[in-house]
Amino acid sequence: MVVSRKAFVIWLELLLVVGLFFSVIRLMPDSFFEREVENYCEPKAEQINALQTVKEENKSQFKTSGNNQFDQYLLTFEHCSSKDYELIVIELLYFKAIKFMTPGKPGDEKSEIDLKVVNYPSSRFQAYQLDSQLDKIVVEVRTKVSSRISFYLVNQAEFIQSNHNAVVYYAILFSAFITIAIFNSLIYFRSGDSDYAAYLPFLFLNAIFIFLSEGVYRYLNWEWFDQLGAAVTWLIAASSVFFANRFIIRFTQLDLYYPKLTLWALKVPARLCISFGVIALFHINIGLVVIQLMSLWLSIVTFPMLIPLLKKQVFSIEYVFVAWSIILLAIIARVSYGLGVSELSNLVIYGVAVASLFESLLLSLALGDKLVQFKKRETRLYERTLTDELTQLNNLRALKEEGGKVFEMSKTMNSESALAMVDIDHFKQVNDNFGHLAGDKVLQAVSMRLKHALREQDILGRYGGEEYLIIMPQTPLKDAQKIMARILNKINQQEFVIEKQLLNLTVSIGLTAITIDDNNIEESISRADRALYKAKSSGRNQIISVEN
Ligand SMILES: Nc1nc2c(ncn2[C@@H]2O[C@H](COP(=O)(O)OP(=O)(O)OP(=O)(O)O)[C@@H](O)[C@H]2O)c(=O)[nH]1
Repeated sequence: MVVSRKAFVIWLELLLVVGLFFSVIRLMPDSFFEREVENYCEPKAEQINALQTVKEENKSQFKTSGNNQFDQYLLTFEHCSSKDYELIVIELLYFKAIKFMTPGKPGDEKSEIDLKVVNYPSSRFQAYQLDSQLDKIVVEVRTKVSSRISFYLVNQAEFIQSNHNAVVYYAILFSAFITIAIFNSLIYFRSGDSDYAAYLPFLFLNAIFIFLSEGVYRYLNWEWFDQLGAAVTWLIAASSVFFANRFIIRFTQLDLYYPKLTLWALKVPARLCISFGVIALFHINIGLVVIQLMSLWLSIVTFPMLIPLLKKQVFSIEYVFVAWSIILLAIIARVSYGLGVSELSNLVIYGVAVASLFESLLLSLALGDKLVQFKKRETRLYERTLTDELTQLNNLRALKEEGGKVFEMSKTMNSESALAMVDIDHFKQVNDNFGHLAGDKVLQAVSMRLKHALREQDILGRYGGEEYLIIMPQTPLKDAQKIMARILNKINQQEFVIEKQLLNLTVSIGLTAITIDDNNIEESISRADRALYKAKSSGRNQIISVEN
């Protein structure tokens, strides 16, 4: 199978970014509980229902029922007798409500115990001060989404240390987010580019969503954010998904390639997603299910739609493709954990936040790359407006521009510059005898010879027809005369080979100085033109030079 260079580069980029993504995920501190905290004890745990019949025994991990149902777990600490364990930590990704109760005999009314929450700002762990008198406890948990739950007894000091590691992680993560946001905002304000206008709402909403959903605000002691509640977080999540989708469609012009599919598979679900974000403010359960389903749908469906575009070489699409792959990976990991298909891992815990950062970075790269490509195209177009198509020399517009600059420079520096008009003698005969195409080739061949006879700083251009203009900055007329003599020889001493035929050509040259008495470059040009006319009328193949 032959792999094209472009495909190879895309796969290489994908491999590199995925590799980098997993390296960052592996490096994360305070992640998989067992790895970070060395001294811990897993209590004996049993899942019990309201009637207190044992359902599952002696497991360290359970799956919550979700749907706001109450799950109860009986924990026994007898074998964790060490005094080192001051905290009970419950690891659960989607928290809702937790209660502690005394275990009673079957049929007894359980009484609630008030365990003090340790102000441990994580959305993944909840830590409580343990009463040393207790050796058994019932934990009641209510979650919206079915998810893994584990219990540990730990040493407080060690636990707090792992908390500090998490602070470092969030500080780095959000510094990166803020840098990307400022950088892209600045580019937008300077360029006014509509792609950036579509990208920025997603960038900001996504960062705010991570800030809220990961509980980052707790590290800043902004506890009042808690009062915003899950509903606002989900509205922001829905808006972020909506704007991400809108940006991708605009940037990749998906609707140009698949108008109907884009409308029904992407635009409608995205609108549904943001509408249910608003509904979530009133009915969180309904909102939450639809938002999650729609965001999963959008991430999955966008993916195969992008692949054919990669082949069509749409602008910077590979960065979008790689960004999407990473975010899809993280979403699948989180959802599969939530559904109980996979174990809790760094990928589940950090995947979405780190992937969001990678996504923001890659999309910024995609936007920057598109700008650079537009800039290159613009430069190419601009250069074309200044170039003569046949000879690839400066055209009349470029000559006037460059001539104007030399004229100004000569005036300011009070220095001498020179200007010459070169015209091929009896060029009409070339056309008449050999044809117009041969005439074109002669014009190209003469251009080459003129170019080689001139110095680096001289400006050569086609003034029109078979007439060339040469501007020689900072060159006294005497030196210019020598250069023109060289040109005359270069043309008339060596034959031209045009379509296998030998051709003798001569040129006439009108030369003048660009003087401070001139009002503009046009005056110098018309003086050179008059000198050229004189050279023609005095027999051609010669240089006529006029001072002013
Ligand atoms: N092949 C070709 N011919 C061109 C081009 N531009 C102008 N010409 C021809 O150049 C010729 C210029 O002819 P004239 O102005 O009579 O000048 P000449 O024959 O060179 O005679 P003198 O300048 O008096 O020596 C005309 O026949 C134009 O058609 C071009 O781009 N390609």
